[in-house]
Amino acid sequence: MQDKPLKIIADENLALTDYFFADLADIEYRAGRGIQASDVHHANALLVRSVTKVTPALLEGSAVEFVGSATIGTDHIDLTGLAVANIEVSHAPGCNAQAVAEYVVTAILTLQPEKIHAGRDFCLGIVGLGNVGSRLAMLAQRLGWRVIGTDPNVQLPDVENLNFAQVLAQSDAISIHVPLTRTGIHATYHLFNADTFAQMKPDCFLINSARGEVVSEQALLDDIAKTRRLVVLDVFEHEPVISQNLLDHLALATPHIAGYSLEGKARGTQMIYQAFCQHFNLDAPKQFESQLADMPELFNSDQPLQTQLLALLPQLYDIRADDQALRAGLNTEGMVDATHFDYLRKTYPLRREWAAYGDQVL
Ligand SMILES: NC(=O)c1ccc[n+]([C@@H]2O[C@H](COP(=O)([O-])OP(=O)(O)OC[C@H]3O[C@@H](n4cnc5c(N)ncnc54)[C@H](O)[C@@H]3O)[C@@H](O)[C@H]2O)c1
Ligand SMILES: O=C(O)[C@H](O)[C@H](O)COP(=O)(O)O
Repeated sequence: MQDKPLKIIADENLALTDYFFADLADIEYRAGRGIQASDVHHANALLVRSVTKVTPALLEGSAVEFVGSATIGTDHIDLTGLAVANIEVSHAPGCNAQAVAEYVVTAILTLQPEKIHAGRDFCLGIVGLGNVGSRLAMLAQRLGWRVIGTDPNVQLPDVENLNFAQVLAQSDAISIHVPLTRTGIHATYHLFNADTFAQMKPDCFLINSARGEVVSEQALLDDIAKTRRLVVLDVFEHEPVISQNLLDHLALATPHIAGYSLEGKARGTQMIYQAFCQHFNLDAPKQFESQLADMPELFNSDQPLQTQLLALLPQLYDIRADDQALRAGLNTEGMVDATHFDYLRKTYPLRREWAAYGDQVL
């Protein structure tokens, strides 16, 4: 048997880790939130998702020279500190963007199915027009909605590119797709606060599937008390802990699974596999698509997408089931704790992206 000179410590919630890495290295799995310096000491590479805080202190004195995060977000990684320590970091931009776009559309149509026929009378505002925001814009435009958006760095050709205040004032629903940043003129920490809520229409939906700390939880609760607006959260300021008070005020709440499609997770692992192979000078011939089952053709080109999507939604993604599973974990102290939150994520039945059921969707 061939020697396996490399050693990997991997978050147990990565998808297809064995498929991509088992013939390249010895792999030890850990719960991502609990990975410690003693776990990584003899490893050459660390493969994580968003729940592992990766700092120079975690890796100090270890053999780790490559960190791969199979996620879009990188706010859990001290990028500057690892660069100084000469440790390569790779992540997976865009890997689950389609899943998040589908999550947002599902949330809107679950709460207000009549919006499917609203056409341009329904105005979706997108804050952050990167990989996720642009995918969402495309899907919303296919449904005939008016799409407005704001991004200091991106202008999309088929979207009304406005400033933040205009998006706040004009939208019937706002979906947030910015990274969590704490410094700089476009910092997003508490981007949604009492002042911004006051600029939104009182009946404007809010959907946050970016990062919890982009929305001030206290300001959100104060605002809902006044406006009764519909709010959907997939991410939480105090994640993984959620208070009953917050849950009671949310129209839908899910445990940070907006990006949890099979394709999104598998694509994320593949992207860090490719970077790993490049770093260690190995061939990278594997493709995640070979591991996915064919799904029945549900969409067809004969009927308008709107009609088909509304009819198929219960089969494609039952977001209410995710909401109910989260609320079922409320404990006697009036909170959902990390154990329940992480259990739901670990056992999550990964959704298939809609294109698996017919490529008419996008
Ligand atoms: N809930 C989930 O499962 C899930 C899944 C994927 C991504 N995410 C989160 O969503 C974020 C966005 O993902 P993405 O793939 O679109 O990232 P991206 O980097 O492709 O795009 C983010 C965009 O936000 C813009 N931006 C930055 N600050 C802004 C501000 N103040 N106002 C408006 N726009 C601003 C940037 O210019 C960029 O174009 C990720 O950073 C991640 O934190 C969550
Ligand atoms: O940034 C992302 O890609 C997502 O937020 C991420 O995928 C969430 O899932 P986790 O990494 O925590 O499993």
